[in-house]
Amino acid sequence: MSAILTVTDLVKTFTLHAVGGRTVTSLDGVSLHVAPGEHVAVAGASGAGKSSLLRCVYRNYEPDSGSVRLRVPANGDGSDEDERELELTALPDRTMARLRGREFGYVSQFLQAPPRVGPFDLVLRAAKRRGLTGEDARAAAAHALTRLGLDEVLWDVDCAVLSGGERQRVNLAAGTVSPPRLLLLDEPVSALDPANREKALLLIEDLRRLEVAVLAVYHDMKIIRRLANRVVVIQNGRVVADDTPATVLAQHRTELIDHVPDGEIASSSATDGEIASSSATDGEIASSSATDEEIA
Ligand SMILES: Nc1ncnc2c1ncn2[C@@H]1O[C@H](COP(=O)(O)OP(=O)(O)OP(=O)(O)O)[C@@H](O)[C@H]1O
Repeated sequence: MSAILTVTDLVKTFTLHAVGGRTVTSLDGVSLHVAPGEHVAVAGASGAGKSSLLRCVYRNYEPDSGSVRLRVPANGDGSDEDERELELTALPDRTMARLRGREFGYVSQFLQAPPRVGPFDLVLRAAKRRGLTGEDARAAAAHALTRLGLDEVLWDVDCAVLSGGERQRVNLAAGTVSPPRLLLLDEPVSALDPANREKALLLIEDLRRLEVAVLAVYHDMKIIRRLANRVVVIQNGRVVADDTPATVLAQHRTELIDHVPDGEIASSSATDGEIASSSATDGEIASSSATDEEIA
């Protein structure tokens, strides 16, 4: 099946004015593609460029050069015969905002909710942007939150008071409610306890059955092996592998496992370990990204 997302030669650099104008290259010619129903994991050391890749695709970051093409229905009727490809880097902001709500979603590591909006409302708004209306939208929002185990007493509280794990579940519920054709997930289960993590993983696993294309950053090799059909390894902003999990783990074990905190390397199977995570700060995201809500 042809790709729904095609990224070609993506380059992104940052100029750090606070440190004498030093330049950091976060993406150095990244190319990849994701087809409907595929789950492509992005792996690599901290600072390799994984989140930058997702943010450039979603256009939270503007790439210096390269191309990001998304296949969308020509008339919004979802029929495969009638599709066209859009170059996202060249789209007007308004068109991009519409696409973000409807055709593809981004679940970042951090919940971005407008002030005084509760989880239910937030997920309901996401459902409506994806085309659901009335009772259907309400039922979908309730189902998404229930499935991720968010206690109903929290559905109307201000999102600002939620714990990290609760926020992550609300974020995931909003991203996956009436799922779009392409989902970008940035460490979507990193803050969850084992029971809630399992609920979230089952939900993410289900996306494949729905033919959703997923491009997701994970630090946990167990999760990658469970969910992904392909792994793209990024090193210093470059793709150094793009293959099945088994092949990538066999060939790139050293780079990936080098980042496992000592205690997490299983003595029998090092590939099961987690790669150490160093997350971007809220500040980085807040400064560079708009929520769907803000741009819709
Ligand atoms: N807004 C920004 N301003 C300056 N530098 C940035 C910015 N965003 C990313 N970078 C730099 O780009 C490089 C890649 O960062 P990125 O967040 O993409 O890495 P990552 O692979 O996702 O890391 P992690 O696994 O720790 O989340 C890093 O050196 C980072 O400091």
